Amino acid sequence: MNKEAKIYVAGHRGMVGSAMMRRLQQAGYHNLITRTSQELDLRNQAAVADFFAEEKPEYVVLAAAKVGGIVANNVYRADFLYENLMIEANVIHQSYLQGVQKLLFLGSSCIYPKMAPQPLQENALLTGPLEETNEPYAVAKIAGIKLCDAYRAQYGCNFISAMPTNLYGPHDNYDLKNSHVLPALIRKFHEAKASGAPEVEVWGSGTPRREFLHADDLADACLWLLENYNEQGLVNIGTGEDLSIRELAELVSRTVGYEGQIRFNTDYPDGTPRKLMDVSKLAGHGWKASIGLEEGIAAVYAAFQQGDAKNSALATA
Ligand SMILES: NC(=O)C1=CN([C@@H]2O[C@H](COP(=O)(O)OP(=O)(O)OC[C@H]3O[C@@H](n4cnc5c(N)ncnc54)[C@H](OP(=O)(O)O)[C@@H]3O)[C@@H](O)[C@H]2O)C=CC1
Ligand SMILES: C[C@H]1O[C@H](OP(=O)(O)OP(=O)(O)OC[C@H]2O[C@@H](n3cnc4c(=O)[nH]c(N)nc43)[C@H](O)[C@@H]2O)[C@@H](O)[C@@H](O)C1=O
Repeated sequence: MNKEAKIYVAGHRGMVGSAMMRRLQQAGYHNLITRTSQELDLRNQAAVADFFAEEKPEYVVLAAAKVGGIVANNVYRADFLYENLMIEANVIHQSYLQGVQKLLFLGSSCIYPKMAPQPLQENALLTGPLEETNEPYAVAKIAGIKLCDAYRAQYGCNFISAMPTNLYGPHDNYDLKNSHVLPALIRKFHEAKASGAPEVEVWGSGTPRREFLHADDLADACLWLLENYNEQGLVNIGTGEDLSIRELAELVSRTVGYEGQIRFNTDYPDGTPRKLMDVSKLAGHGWKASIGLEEGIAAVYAAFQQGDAKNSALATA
């Protein structure tokens, strides 16, 4: 990829988009195009068509999406399905019409069946029922993968799909209701320590297992894919290691220096029992994650204390 290449990073203010901006700039790419959702609503077909016709980007990183944790996915089911379908369809179709050289679509590990064999291999896609709480989001993400594959098959477009595991990093969403587990736990333990609360509520049973990848590692893998990978189908991105939510809560509690109790509230859903990525495809090309979980959590907690907290707009959407 030419360092002068004109690259549109959709969702550049988000956790993943901002990590992509940092990584691309670090690698010497400087012709980066961005629009906030206020400037360009990617659900709007006509606006997206005008933008692509005017800017004619050569590369597209599609990191704009309606994103949230287990409760947000379950509550805003229509929004997660509709908005993600519209964003993907508009961006992918206009990328085809305007001759984009390469597009990277970001999916998620929740596209795999709830009870798929672990670790999750790319070929587990569409082999069984999805997990109920995030089925609408997963269906939209599967449509995105299939759009990339279909435009490649019918029109020869070089559109690729990456499936990240659960992510964390700078500019995460720390909203207590709508966020993912890691930022939620950081905020809960931090606030409990500050107020002297005797216990912290953790949702579910604590037994589900999750894998966590730092957004900077994800961006590094995505840059590698943009520069080197041109094949049909999806590519998992993760660390290849997981832990239980109980272990995660204990780790966050230690990091924050909280000395009270942890209470599990099983009125909240557990979601998928386990989501561990098989990362052998990317490992076979020599890529692996470099930021350890303890180190990564310590870094985001330090940033959180400096004010790196963004609340979700989902509740008012
Ligand atoms: N976070 C995670 O754990 C995981 C995320 N992913 C995927 O990574 C990608 C990025 O996620 P993440 O960075 O966490 O999400 P964020 O919520 O941090 O960022 C999403 C970005 O999308 C933009 N956006 C949302 N709706 C629109 C719209 N209608 N028009 C234009 N822009 C819009 C927002 O732009 P603005 O700020 O301008 O409003 C926002 O910056 C998504 O595809 C997600 O599915 C995959 C696996 C795990
Ligand atoms: C990335 C992925 O994210 C979503 O799936 P998820 O992995 O289930 O997401 P989560 O991070 O919200 O929860 C992980 C686990 O943690 C438990 N948990 C405990 N305490 C809190 C808590 O305080 N907040 C949250 N959110 N979860 C908690 C929670 O009950 C669950 O067992 C998808 O909808 C989909 O969007 C997707 O692709």
